[in-house]
Amino acid sequence: PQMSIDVVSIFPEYLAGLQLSLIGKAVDRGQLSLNVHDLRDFTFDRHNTVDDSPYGGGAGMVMKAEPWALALEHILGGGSGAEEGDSLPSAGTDDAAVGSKPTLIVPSPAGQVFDQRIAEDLAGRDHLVFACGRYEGIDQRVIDWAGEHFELLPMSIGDYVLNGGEVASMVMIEAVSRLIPGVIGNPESLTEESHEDGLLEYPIYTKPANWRGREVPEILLSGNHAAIARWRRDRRLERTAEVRPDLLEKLDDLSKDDRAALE
Ligand SMILES: Nc1c(O)cccc1[N+](=O)[O-]
Repeated sequence: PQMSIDVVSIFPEYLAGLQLSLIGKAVDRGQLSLNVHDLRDFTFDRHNTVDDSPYGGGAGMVMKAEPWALALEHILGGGSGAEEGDSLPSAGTDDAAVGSKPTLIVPSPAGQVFDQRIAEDLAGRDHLVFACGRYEGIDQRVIDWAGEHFELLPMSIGDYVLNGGEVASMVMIEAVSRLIPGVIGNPESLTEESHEDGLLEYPIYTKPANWRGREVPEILLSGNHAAIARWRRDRRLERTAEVRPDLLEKLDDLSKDDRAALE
C-alpha cells in the first residue's frame, strides 16, 4: 500500500467508521492499509489495567506506560502489516531499514494545530501511527521513549476539550487519506475547496433552477465559462473576507480583479 496507518485506542470500535466509504474502498483496493489496535490487548493483568492515579496527586487517571510501549513495539515490529503487508518485498525497504522512522501522531490540545498544509505533508509519508490517549493523558515517559523510535508529532485539531484522541485521529486520517492519489475518485474535486488554496469555496447549486421561488444566479446558466469563473472567484473572496479575514491576510497573489471584488 502507498500508506499504512495504525491506530491504538482503548475504544477501537470508535474507528470503525473509517472502514466505510472512500477510505474503506481505498483499503479494499490495497492503496491504504488501516489497522486499529486495542490497547488492552497489551495488558496482562486480570483487569486489563491501562490507567492509574497521577504521581503528584490531582484529579483523574493517567494511562500507564508499559501497555503503550508494548503496543507501539508490536507496530514497529511489523505487527501492523505495514512492513509485512507491502506489495513490494519488504526486505530492506521497511521504514527502520531505510532510516525513515514511522510517524507517531499524538492527538493532544498541547500539539501543533493541524491544517491542510500538514495534511499534505503527512499524505506523503509511508507509515502513520496514531496514539489515542484517554483520561488525563499518557505517562510522559512513553512519549519520551517513542521519540527514539518514531518521528513524534503531538497534534491538535482545535482549541476545545475532547475526552480523548479518537475523534481527532479520525479527522486527521480522513483529511490525509483523501489526499493519497486514487483514494478520491476524481482528483478534480481536490482543487477549489476551502483551505486548498487559501480561499473558502463559492456557493454551489443544482437542479431545479427555481426552488420554492428561489432562483439560481443567472450567470451560472449563461454558459459563459470565463464569467462564471470570475463570479465564483468573487464569491470566494467575498465569503473569505466575511467569514475568515485571517485567511485573506495570508494571500499575497490577489489580482486587480480580486481587489475590485473586495472593495
Ligand atoms: N483538543 C483535544 C483534546 O482535548 C484531547 C485530545 C485531542 C485534542 N485535539 O487533537 O485537539
